[in-house]
Amino acid sequence: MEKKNLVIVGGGSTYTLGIIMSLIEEKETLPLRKLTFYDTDHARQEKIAKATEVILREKYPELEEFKYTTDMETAFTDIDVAFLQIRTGGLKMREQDEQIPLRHGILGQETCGPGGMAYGMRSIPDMIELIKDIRTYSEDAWIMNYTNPAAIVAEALKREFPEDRRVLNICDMPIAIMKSYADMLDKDVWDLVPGYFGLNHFGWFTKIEDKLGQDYTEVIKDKIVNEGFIPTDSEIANDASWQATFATARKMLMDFPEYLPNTYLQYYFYPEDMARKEDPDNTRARQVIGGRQKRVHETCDKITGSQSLEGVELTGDIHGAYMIRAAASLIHHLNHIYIVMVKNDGIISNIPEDAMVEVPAMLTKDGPKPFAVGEIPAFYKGLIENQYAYEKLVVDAYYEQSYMKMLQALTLNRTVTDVNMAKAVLDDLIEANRGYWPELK
Ligand SMILES: NC(=O)c1ccc[n+]([C@@H]2O[C@H](COP(=O)([O-])OP(=O)(O)OC[C@H]3O[C@@H](n4cnc5c(N)ncnc54)[C@H](O)[C@@H]3O)[C@@H](O)[C@H]2O)c1
Ligand SMILES: O=P(O)(O)OC[C@H]1O[C@H](O[C@H]2[C@H](O)[C@@H](O)[C@@H](O)O[C@@H]2CO)[C@H](O)[C@@H](O)[C@@H]1O
Ligand SMILES: [Mn+2]
Repeated sequence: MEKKNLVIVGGGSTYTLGIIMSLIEEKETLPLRKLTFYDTDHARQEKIAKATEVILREKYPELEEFKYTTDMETAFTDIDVAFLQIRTGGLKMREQDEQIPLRHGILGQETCGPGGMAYGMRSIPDMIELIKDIRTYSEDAWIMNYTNPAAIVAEALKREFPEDRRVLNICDMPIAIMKSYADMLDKDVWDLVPGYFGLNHFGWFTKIEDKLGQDYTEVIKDKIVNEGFIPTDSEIANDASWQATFATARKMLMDFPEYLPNTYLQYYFYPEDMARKEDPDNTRARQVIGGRQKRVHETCDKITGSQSLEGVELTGDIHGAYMIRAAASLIHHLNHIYIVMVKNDGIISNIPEDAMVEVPAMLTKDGPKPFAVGEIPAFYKGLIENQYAYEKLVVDAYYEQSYMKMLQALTLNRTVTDVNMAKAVLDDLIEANRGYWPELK
C-alpha cells in the first residue's frame, strides 16, 4: 500500500499521544511516510513531540520523516491527510464555558448549551483560517475535522467551503459507545454495523448488526437495562465522569426504549439534574487538567527523560483508531462504513435538507456515501429540528454579528429556554470571550 503523509493540527493536544500509539497499531491500515505536528503553541507541542520522537524511533522505524513546527508552509506542504484537533482558548476558556452558565443555574458543558455555543464562536474563525491555509499548500488533502463543537464547526464549514468535498467532520462518541456494546456482546467493535441518525452529539442508534446481518439491538437493550452500561474504551473506562454518563445513558434508554441514545443527549433530557450535579470549582476542564493532561504530560516527561519506552504503559485507543481507519477508507477507497457528519440532502427525509446530520456512510475515494434513513418519528424530528435551528442560529449570529440571533439560539436550546436566563448568560459569555468572538450588535 502506498505510504502517505499526515499532519496533526493541534500537535500539542492531549489526544496526540493516543493517536501516535494508534498509528503504530494501525500501520498496516494507513502506512505513513511522513508525520508532521503543527500547533500555534511551540512549548505545548514540543513536550508531546519530544516523546513522540522516542516512541517512533522504537516502534515505527520505517517512518521516514517526523517533524513538528509552528510554520504553516512547512506543516501543510505535501500532505495527504490532516487531522484537525485544536482548542481555541485552551482548557482555560473551556473552564469559563462550564462555569459561567452554572452561575445562572444552567449546565456548563464543552459542546452542549451556552458553553458549547461559546466554544463554537471561538472555533469557527480559527477553523476557517486553518482550512484556507491547508488549501494554500495542499489542494487535495483530506481534512478530517473533529475540533469541537463539531456540529457548529461543521455547519460553518459547510457554508464557508460548499464545494470542498474533501473536508470531513467526524466524532468518536458513536464508536466509543459501540465499543461498549461490542464488549458486552464479546465481539470485535469493527465487526458491528450501526443504524444511526441525528446531529453530532445528538443522535440515536436504531440498530446494531454484525456483518452477517445478525441483529443484536434488542440483546444490547436488555443487557443495558438488566446488567448496566459502562464505558470500556481504555481512555474512559476508569473515568468516574464517563461512568456516570454511561449510567445516565441507561436511564435514557429506560425512559425512551425505542432507540439507543448517544450519551450527549443526557444534557438535553435532564438539564436540571445535570446542572445540579456539577461542582463549579471542579468542572470537566479542571478534571481534564488534573487527569488526562497531567497523565499525558507526565508520560511524555518520563519517555523524554529516559529516552525510552521502558516501564511506560501506552496503548492506542478507539478515538485514534477511528480517525485513522476512517482516513484510510477515504484515501485507499476501502468503502468501509463509519458514522460521520454530512449535509442531509434528503438522507433523513422529513428534516431540513441543509442540516449537517450524523449518519452511517461508506467512505470512498470520492468522499462519504451516506445511506438513506428515511422518515423519522415525530419525537426525534421535533428534537432534531429544534437543535438544528439552534446550531444554525449560532452560525447565523457569527456571520451577521447578531445579538438577537444568538439570543434566539440560546432560547431554543433545551438546556436554557428562559429568555431572561439566555440574556444573562449570553452577556457574561460575551464579556469572557472578548478578543475571541466577533462583536455582536
Ligand atoms: N469530535 C470528537 O470526537 C473529539 C474527540 C476528542 C477531542 N475532540 C476535540 O479535539 C480538540 C483537542 O482537544 P484537547 O482536549 O486535546 O485540547 P488541547 O487544548 O489539549 O489541545 C489543543 C491543541 O490545539 C492547539 N491550538 C489551539 N489553536 C490552534 C490553532 N489555531 N492552530 C493550531 N493549533 C492550535 C493548542 O495549542 C493545543 O496544543 C478539542 O476541540 C476537542 O473538543 C473532539
Ligand atoms: O471531557 P473530555 O475532554 O474527557 O471528553 C470530551 C470528548 O468526549 C468525547 O470523546 C471521547 C473522549 O475524549 C476520548 O478520550 C474517548 O476515548 O472517549 C470519548 C467518547 O468517545 C466526544 O466525542 C468529544 O467530542 C469530546 O470532546
Ligand atoms: Mn464528539
